[in-house]
Amino acid sequence: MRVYAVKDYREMSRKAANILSAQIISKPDSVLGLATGSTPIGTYEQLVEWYEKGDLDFSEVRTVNLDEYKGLDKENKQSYYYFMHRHLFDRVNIPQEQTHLPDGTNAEAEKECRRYEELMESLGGIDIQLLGMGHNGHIGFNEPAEAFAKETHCVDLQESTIQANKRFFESAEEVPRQAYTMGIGTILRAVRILVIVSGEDKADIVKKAFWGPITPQVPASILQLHPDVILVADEAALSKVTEKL
Ligand SMILES: N[C@@H]1[C@@H](O)[C@H](O)[C@@H](COP(=O)(O)O)O[C@@H]1O
Repeated sequence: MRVYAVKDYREMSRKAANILSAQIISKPDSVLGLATGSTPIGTYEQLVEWYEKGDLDFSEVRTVNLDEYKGLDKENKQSYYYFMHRHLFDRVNIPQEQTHLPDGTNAEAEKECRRYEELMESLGGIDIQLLGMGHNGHIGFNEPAEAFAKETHCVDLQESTIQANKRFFESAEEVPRQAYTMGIGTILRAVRILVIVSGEDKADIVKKAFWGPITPQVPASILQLHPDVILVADEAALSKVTEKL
């Protein structure tokens, strides 16, 4: 694992955007695995800025997102579909048909998860997967569990995740209780994985996930086994790591 220890959120965002840009420039039709949450917003902003300056071209890029709330339609402002369009897709020259997310409106979980896995396979797999991390070590919506889930599946969100994400909704009651998410196996198949973490509130989980034992109780800890992981984290997020970086 390569670790970039950066000063703050802004530097984390620039570094991550640099890594994604290098990927797009070296392979214009890259398949980018994308993430939502507050952590990647600055990264997307930076990519948009470079696109506007004429330094980046998204016309051949394909994207697949990690997850989507089950039951939210595309017009719902809390859907990850809406988030991605607002922060990235509507602001760069990526053709809409080259962007993909699980379909939260498909009530048939098994069918939807199979469709999404087949879709990723038909794209030839993910070149680089961008990941944020939840406070309990979840990646995508892979919550702490007894075992690592392999493929895209439907999950029941944990109370702590509902509480953490309620800030985007009117109230905790409005946060969907289920979501579709790529599995840990799906994520690990990406050629390269780029994890971004910022803030003191993530310091404990960063230490556990990347320097602690590998366990499905800390889903992100499995990333220690991937051959090409880049962790970009700011000083606050790395403040509990005692190992030499
Ligand atoms: N499904 C998303 C995750 O993909 C994300 O990594 C996590 C952390 O979010 P934040 O970056 O806002 O801390 O939140 C959500 O649960």
